[in-house]
Amino acid sequence: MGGQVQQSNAAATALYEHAADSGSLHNAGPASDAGDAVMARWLQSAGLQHLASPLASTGIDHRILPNLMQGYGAQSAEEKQRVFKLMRNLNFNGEPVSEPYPPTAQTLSGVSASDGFYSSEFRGDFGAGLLDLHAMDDTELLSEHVISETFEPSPFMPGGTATFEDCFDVISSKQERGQADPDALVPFPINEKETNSKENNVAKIKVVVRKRPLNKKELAKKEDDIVTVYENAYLNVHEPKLKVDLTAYVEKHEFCFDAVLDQHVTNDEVYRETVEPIIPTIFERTKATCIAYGQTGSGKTFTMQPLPLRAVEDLIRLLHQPVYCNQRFKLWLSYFEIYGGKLFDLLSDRKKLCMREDGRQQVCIVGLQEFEVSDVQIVKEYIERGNAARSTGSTGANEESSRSHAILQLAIKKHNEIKENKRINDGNESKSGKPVGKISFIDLAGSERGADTTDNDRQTRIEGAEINKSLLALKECIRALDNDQIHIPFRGSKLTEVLRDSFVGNSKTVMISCISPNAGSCEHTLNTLRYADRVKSLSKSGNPRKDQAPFPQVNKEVSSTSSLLVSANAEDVYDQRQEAKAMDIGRRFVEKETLSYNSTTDFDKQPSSFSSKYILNGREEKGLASGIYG
Ligand SMILES: Nc1ncnc2c1ncn2[C@@H]1O[C@H](COP(=O)(O)OP(=O)(O)OP(=O)(O)O)[C@@H](O)[C@H]1O
Repeated sequence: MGGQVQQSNAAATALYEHAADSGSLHNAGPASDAGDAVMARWLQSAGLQHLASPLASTGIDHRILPNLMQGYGAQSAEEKQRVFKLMRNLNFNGEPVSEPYPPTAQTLSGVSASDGFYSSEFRGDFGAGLLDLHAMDDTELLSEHVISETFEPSPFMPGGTATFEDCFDVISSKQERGQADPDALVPFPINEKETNSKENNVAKIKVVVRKRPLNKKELAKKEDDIVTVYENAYLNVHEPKLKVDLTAYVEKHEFCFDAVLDQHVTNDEVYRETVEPIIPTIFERTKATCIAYGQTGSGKTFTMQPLPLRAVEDLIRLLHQPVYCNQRFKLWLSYFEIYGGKLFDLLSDRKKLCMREDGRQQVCIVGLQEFEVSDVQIVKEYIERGNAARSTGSTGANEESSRSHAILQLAIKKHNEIKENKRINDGNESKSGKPVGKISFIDLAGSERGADTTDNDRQTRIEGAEINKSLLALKECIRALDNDQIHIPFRGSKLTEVLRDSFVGNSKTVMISCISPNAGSCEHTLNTLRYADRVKSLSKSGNPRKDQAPFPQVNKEVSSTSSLLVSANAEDVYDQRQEAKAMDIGRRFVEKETLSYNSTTDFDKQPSSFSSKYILNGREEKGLASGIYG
């Protein structure tokens, strides 16, 4: 059969070549003798030579091809199938198909011209059972149908010349004609670029790293700054190490995140990079969370404290817009801490609070005081009052170290007719107002405290164990959420229980990982960055920057793997990565610069390279320091 079809194709091609020359295809006039001969051969190839004569007399014009089926002798089902295939071959091989079909009732109502071929008119002509569809190759029939379908180019297709107005006309005219148009429900892309950039800014999980400057103590000890930030998204950690023969060397670790902010970045810029893009979404039922994470003394509190103030400024400004004013939205503030697995209200003399879940699994902190706020100054006072009530202690790295997780919440609620601007949350929504959206600012306790549980008194060890537990639980929840797991282990700690409703549904999370730049904090810094990297790589959006990594100049003593990467063009990066991976398979991808370690080395001045560890593996291979970070 296959051979027969091929023959038919050849014959049909010959027929077209001839017919095009003679003009018979276009004129449907009498075919030449040569044309008859070709036609006869062509029909013969399909075993239909007895049909040659009437066809020859009419010429090959696909408009009359159905006549072949109808009245020129093709009677048996088998014959009709053969004719059908020949006709289809004509469609495949020849241009005449593009010649307009005389409009049928269907083509006038928007069905493609060639659909006329399958119109009831023709189906009626062919008669029931004329085409035994089961005997035909379904895919052939299907492809024929698809090919013959007229194609109306999409106004949104790249390369299309349609203008905005054209697109609008297409849509509106279809609507006017009352046609069911599924596209009509799709929002019109007014400015795609703008939409995309907005969406990027408010990714579901955003991970930002902030490096603080060396402090006085570190400067006095002449500690090195081992963290280099470049292009606001990448950073190198130069880890001082010793070989077994006591030769000093530096191991370089490279990371990239949604943003990396160096020691010169102000709190204002931190706000713009982290919280500002989320603010408008809070009016759209988003529960946002901004978490500061990092070692003690790395700048979590320093970073976190100004953020709610700036957020309140923007929220109040938005609340004054008529659209929200008219809906009588109000801003409410609460501030509490989780210390030793218990909740305390920082704005109500550290009153102990308890947490409940309502029937809709909404978290309610019973007894928590909420204050309606409408001006930044008042918010500042509340924050100061809350900070003063916070559990702090002294650590080697920070004289006023936070020993608790502090949670400041700003909630937009629909106003209810009650006089007082302060109230105690009893979980009664009808009294407290319907929540629209909220943002929680969480200043976590120092992350290494969980690991350091041996060097302190009993109380500190209990604190450490609790912090450890909550950070582990937080990581597990983020992991579970990103894997779309049905069971999210919120109950793993008080912190995650409190955050439960901030993580499910319409949520946005910004994690600010704070790092200390001094050599003495290297291990903690790496752990913080690995934790952050994990959070980011777990997120669905992943870390697109990793794939766009720039490859700055490299030191002379880099491995062959890295040199490969250095010369890369953007397009070649992926291939080279794969190549390098193959070359180095089975080997640890750790780039070692065999510099003799000099305590006065200025790492900021060193040319930096991108660590093969991250490029090649996408993730650290090295064992993670503790469960918290894993
Ligand atoms: N980016 C920065 N610029 C200037 N100073 C900073 C910066 N970050 C932190 N500091 C200073 O470093 C010290 C420690 O910061 P902070 O208290 O915010 O650390 P922390 O991470 O909250 O510590 P802990 O977990 O122990 O509470 C503070 O004196 C703070 O002023």
